[in-house]
Amino acid sequence: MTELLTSAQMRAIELAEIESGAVTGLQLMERAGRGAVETALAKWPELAKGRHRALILCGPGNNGGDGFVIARRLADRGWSVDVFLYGDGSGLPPDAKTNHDLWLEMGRVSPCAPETIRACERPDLFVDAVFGTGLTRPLPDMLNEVLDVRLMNVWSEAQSIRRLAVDCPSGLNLDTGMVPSDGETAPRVNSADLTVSFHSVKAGHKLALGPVLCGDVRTVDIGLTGPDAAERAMVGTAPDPDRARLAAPEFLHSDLPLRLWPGSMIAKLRGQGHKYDYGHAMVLAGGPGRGGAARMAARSALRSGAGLVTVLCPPDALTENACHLDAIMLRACGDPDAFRQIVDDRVSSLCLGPGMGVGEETRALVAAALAHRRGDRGWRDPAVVLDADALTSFADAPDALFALTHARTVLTPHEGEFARLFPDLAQSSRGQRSKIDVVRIAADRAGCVVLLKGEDTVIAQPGGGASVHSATGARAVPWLATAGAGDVLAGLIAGLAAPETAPDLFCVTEAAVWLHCEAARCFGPGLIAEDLPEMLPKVFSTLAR
Ligand SMILES: NC(=O)C1=CN([C@@H]2O[C@H](COP(=O)(O)OP(=O)(O)OC[C@H]3O[C@@H](n4cnc5c(N)ncnc54)[C@H](O)[C@@H]3O)[C@@H](O)[C@H]2O)[C@@H](O)CC1
Ligand SMILES: [K+]
Repeated sequence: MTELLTSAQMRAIELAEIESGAVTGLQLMERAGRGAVETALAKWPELAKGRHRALILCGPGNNGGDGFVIARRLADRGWSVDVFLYGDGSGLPPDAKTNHDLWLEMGRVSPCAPETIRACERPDLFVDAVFGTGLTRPLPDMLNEVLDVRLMNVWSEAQSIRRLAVDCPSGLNLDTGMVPSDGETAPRVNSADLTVSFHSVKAGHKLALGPVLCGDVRTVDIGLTGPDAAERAMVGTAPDPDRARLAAPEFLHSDLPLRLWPGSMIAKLRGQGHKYDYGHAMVLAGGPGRGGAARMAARSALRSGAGLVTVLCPPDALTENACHLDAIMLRACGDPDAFRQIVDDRVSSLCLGPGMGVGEETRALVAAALAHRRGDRGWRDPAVVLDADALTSFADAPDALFALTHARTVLTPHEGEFARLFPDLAQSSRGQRSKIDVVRIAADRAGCVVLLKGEDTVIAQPGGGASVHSATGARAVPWLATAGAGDVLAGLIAGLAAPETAPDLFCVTEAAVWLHCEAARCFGPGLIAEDLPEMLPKVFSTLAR
């Protein structure tokens, strides 16, 4: 897997490496600038031939230092390079100052101002090296104006100017993926076609606005890979409590075969066994006319690997469900007493919420499900997936839910449901905290795994382990925003978690989110929720590779 670092973690890694004497800051800056140039020329091979023109905006810190290295490297290739500095050359930190002075031996540095930039010839490449991990406050208006190079409205064919961002488009907070604003005006957002990140992707590249603003994000290895990086990024291991990771088939900087991840997370792909070896998943359904959501969850649990799946529904909904279910079993269960009579030790996962209805009855069934434990009889406790109405039923008393949840529970809210359970962590109250930070707090408070949906789905478990699944760029699936898709995800987690040999719930949940997105990609536009479980066999067939 790949780590997602915060700005502070990145600084600490750099500092440790520099203090160990293994490398100097100047060497790292040279590798960063050189790597950015090589990455841009690899992306745009037409720029690798001949001489072109670059316009480089440098900032007052080390991000600016990278910009001066880029200027020198491009000039060495015969390019014409215009360099502008936001700030004062004498105030630059030492490594950036060294590169500033080296550039002065080759060319000029002009103060950053809209008039002087507008007077330049149209560049082929625009380089944003103003701020990277050191951004501390909103951008001044003047910078917003000049960073939006395509909107400066001076050059013909401005839309075709290629925009390279060093570490990030300036203004983006690399911890949160947000663009800080002064609160009075909506922030102007500056974007790039290519963002070159160093050593590892940062959380802000994958969260919130990050993926939209950064364009294509590529990582340059600047030789910082510490001794523990491989260990921390190992597939299928418990998540590192400090460093979030990306739920994707990647290991450090390389693609990982799908059979290693997520293939190894899917018990049924790994071996032979009796149907009971793959566990029994139960999905609780709502009353008449409301059973569709639970049936879709059940179907996805069966397709994803549970040996048996049973839908439990109130007695008056039996006929309706019986008309729709074949391979999935059906039992009447209207209250906690009936539930306790039906559920035996073979039941290894439970899914509650989709279509159940909001209220006391659902609360009572959730309590009964969370009280069904097998630990004292030598079994792992059943995994309990709580979604939709199972969450909303506790909107008035979230603490009552958190008193019941246990380590084998996963809550799968969307932003609205999350806000009901964790009002102080809702999107509107998040402040400077990233989505990763707030889901970590939520997981600690609930004492279980929490998955907060979105294009940037975040999964966290108590103690800090966290993972991000990004459905953006090549993996964007706008058609997944369809009624019932969440019910399918809940069932998918329940199905993958059901086998007795399933990995731990956090790892299963990471794999489920990836598979859910992959099933949607496999189907393509026009998808409706019912299609998702039916795409799973096709997705599984690709996991042998
Ligand atoms: N330290 C190193 O050895 C390396 C650093 N690297 C580069 O260095 C960057 C980080 O450098 P820094 O920590 O110096 O941070 P930055 O260069 O991102 O910015 C820091 C400077 O910007 C100012 N500032 C922040 N927000 C501002 C705002 N809104 N308006 C005006 N001024 C603002 C700060 O006061 C500070 O002077 C990375 O993003 C990366 O590009 C790379 O060269 C790799 C090696
Ligand atoms: K930048």
